[in-house]
Amino acid sequence: MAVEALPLDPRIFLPSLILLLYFVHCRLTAKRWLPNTIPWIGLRNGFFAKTRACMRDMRHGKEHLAEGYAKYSKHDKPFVAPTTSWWPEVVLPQSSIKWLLSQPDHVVDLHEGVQDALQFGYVSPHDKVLENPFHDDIVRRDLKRNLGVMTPAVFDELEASVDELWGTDTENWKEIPVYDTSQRIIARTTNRTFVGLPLCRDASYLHSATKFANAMLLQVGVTRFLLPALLKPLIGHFFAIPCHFRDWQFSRHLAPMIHARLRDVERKERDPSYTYKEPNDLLQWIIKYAVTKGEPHDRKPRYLASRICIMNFAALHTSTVTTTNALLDLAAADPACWASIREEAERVFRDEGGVWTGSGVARLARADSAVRETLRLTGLGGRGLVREVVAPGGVTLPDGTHLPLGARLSVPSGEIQRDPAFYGATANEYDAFRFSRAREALAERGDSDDAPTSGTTRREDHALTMVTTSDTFLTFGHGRRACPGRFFASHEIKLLLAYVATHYDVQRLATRPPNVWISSSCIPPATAVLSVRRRQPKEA
Ligand code: HEM
Repeated sequence: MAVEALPLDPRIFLPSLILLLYFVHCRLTAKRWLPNTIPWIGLRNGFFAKTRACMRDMRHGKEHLAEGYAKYSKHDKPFVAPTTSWWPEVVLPQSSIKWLLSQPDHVVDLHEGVQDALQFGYVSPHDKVLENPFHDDIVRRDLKRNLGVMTPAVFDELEASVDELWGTDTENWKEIPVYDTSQRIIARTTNRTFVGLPLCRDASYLHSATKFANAMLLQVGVTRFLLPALLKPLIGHFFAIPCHFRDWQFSRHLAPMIHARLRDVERKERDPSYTYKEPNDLLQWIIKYAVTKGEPHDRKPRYLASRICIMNFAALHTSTVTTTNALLDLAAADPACWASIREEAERVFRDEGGVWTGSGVARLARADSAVRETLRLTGLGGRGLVREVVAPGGVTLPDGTHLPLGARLSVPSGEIQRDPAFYGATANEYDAFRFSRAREALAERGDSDDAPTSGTTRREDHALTMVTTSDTFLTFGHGRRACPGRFFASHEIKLLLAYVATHYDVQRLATRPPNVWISSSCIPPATAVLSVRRRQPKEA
């Protein structure tokens, strides 16, 4: 028999040996083998059934979750979902959310999950900065507290960027790429509150911020989803080169501002009588914290820039996707929806004396409801509350199943948010004012947003706003780790809708261009366009 036909042929033998060693390595180093008692979804008969299910998840992630939800979650049982990261996830039923959120961070952690999900280990110095993410608390506390003060600046930036990108021609319709223009508007407006004028309008700075976010998503795609674990330490850094490059560009733009501000803050720290014109933005709050409460290395300009870069990453993609989805949903809905948002925006603007204020934005119940409905129906994807078991001894689920250290947990947020059991017979339909009808009814009863209300009605009303998370509304997460930037995101996107409604006509879309599902991520169509035309200014 010819020797070439035997598997000892080096062309077959070597790849087989590498594959074998790889599987042995995975077996030996795995810290997250899940108990066989939890059923898998998406399995088909044959060899490597679980590996093939993970590969199929790229195209069938949504169906996998729908199947698991119907078969197991609805019966209060967990299931294992294959994922494209080759790291199967235990998807808990809705009834276990309370249990999941009650676990302390040293048992079940969000950051471990995020660190891995974003492969931050390959994008230094962000991994160091994330060891003490004090910027999260600054967003949670200072950004939220300053929303009212910052409203005129946010509006100014929205107005300037929408006018520039959507045009001001009142005669002719203009086709605008929704995703692209939303990304630019969000990047400018968000950075107005992060670093202020004039940097928030610097095209090159914004380019590096958005390109960093895109490079991160690409890096995650390759390193997390395609590279086998054994090869990650060897070539993971190679695929992170575009992120390093964008990050370097980003830091270079910020460096002069950081140096100047550091000098002022440090001098003020040494000499309280020193006075200077202090900016009021995220960068300033971060520098002040680093100087007054941080470790010496927190003052490094490179680290300070890294925190702003990470915040851009957290804010830009999420808010752009939400804005794009909200605009497409409204454009495909009954035009009466735009008219209704317009009527409310004009009324509130008039009542507030012709300027946008924090309390005015808080009264935009219809815009708020339309965005909440988009977040409910489309969100960012199918899974939420992604956590990792970090307790060395693992954790025991409410049904008694024990999960090892390193196991990944989540909940089927997309399915929960489209379940008629929680949202009625129209759960799968877009209903822009699903949440504001009740709010407006409360207001009509006399319990308006701006008037003091009884405890009960205030709570009822609050339960229906965009930022209120619950165990049936999970797009911002839920519990103590819920997105700290959601108050800002809500403010920004509502104001944008109010501005668009009052200043533009948007041609109705015959059908809503469908989003694309990649694994469990739901991505709006990048090429969708809207036809818009500036409205004639109203007679004074
Ligand atoms: C519509 C826009 C947004 C959506 C849908 C969104 C969604 C989320 C989600 C799902 C989480 C994880 C929560 C959990 O698993 O419990 C999160 C975390 C986070 N988000 Fe957002 N986000 C948005 C906008 C923003 C903005 C504008 C900022 C910053 C200004 C921001 C900053 C953060 C930060 C810092 C975390 C990590 C919190 C922690 O580690 O405790 N997000 N966001």
